[in-house]
Amino acid sequence: MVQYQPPVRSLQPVLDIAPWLDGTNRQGVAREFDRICREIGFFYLVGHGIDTADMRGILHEAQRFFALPDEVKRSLAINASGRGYEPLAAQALDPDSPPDLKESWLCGTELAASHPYVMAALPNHGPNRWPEEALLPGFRAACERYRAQVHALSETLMSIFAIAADAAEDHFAPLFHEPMATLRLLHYPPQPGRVIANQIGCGAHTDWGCFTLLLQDETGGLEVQTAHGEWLLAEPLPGAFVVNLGDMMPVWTNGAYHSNAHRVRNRSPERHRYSVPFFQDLNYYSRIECLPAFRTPDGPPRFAPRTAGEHFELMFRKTREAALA
Ligand SMILES: O=C(O)CCC(=O)C(=O)O
Ligand SMILES: [Fe+2]
Repeated sequence: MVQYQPPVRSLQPVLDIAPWLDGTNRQGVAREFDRICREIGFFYLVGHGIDTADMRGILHEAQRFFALPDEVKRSLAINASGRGYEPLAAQALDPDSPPDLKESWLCGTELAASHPYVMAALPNHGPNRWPEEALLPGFRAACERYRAQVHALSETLMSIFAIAADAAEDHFAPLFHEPMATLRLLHYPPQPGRVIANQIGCGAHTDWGCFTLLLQDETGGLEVQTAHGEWLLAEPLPGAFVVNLGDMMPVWTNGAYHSNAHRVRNRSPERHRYSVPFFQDLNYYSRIECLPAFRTPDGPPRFAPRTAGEHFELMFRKTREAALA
C-alpha cells in the first residue's frame, strides 16, 4: 500500500507536436519526446490539433452520463468484455489499498458477437454497453467521435516514438491491428472528510498499454510519481492532454522510458471531478520485446517479452479481485 502524502511540486514537461503535424520539424519533436520520456513518462501534450470545444464536449458527456439515475447506470454493469459501468469502489488500482472512490464507464471498438475475438471470449473485446439513445441523446455519437479523434492522436504518438527509436514511422502499425484501445469516463465525487484510511479516488498504479491520453477537468487531483519516488501534482493545463506511458514502453525501451505510477485524490470538499482517459493498447496477440535501438551489448533485456493480452489479463484480474477482497 502506498501511504497518501500530498505532493508539494508540480509536473513540468510540455511536448508541442504542432511542428510534427505540420511537417516543419518532425525530427525535433521526436528528439524532444525522447528527452522527456527518458526523464519522466508523463507530460502535457499541446499543439495536438484537437479542438478545445471537443475536449469540453466529452467532459460534458461524462457529467451527463454519471447524472443518470443509479438504476440506469447499474443496468449497464460492466460485461465480461470489460465494457460498461462500474460503481464506486469496484476497482482497487492499488491492490493493497481500499477500493477507489470513482465510478466509471468504459467503451472500446464495437465488435460483433460473431467476431473471432469475441467468440474466443478475449477480455476487452466485444459489444459496448450504451445507454438508450432516448435517455442520453447524442451521447453515443459524441463518444464515438471523440474516441476516433484521440485514437488518431495516439497513432501520431506511436509514429513519433518510432522515429525516436530509429525505426520507420509506420514500424508499429502492424501491432495495432484491431487494438484493445479503450475510452473511459470517470467521476470522482468530492472526497468525504472521513474515509477508510488511505482510501483515495484512484489508487497508485501504472497504466497497462502504450500511451494514455488523459483529459481532466479543472478540479485537479492527479498525482504522478517520478522514477526517484517523489509525487508531483499534474495540475490541469487548459487545452492540453496529460499523456502518460504505459507498461509496454519500458519493455520496448529496456527501461529507458518510464511507466510512472499515478493516483487521483479529489481534494475539493465540494467539486465533482470528471476525467476521460483514452488507453491506447495493442492487438491482444501482439508481442512486445526490447527494440534494437534500446538493447545494451552487455546483458539481456531487463524486462521479459510478453503479449499485450497476457499483461492486460493479469492486471485486470489483479485490480478487480482486490476490490472484492
Ligand atoms: O482520472 C484521472 O485523472 C486518471 C485516471 C487513471 O489513471 C486511470 O483510469 O488509469
Ligand atoms: Fe491510470
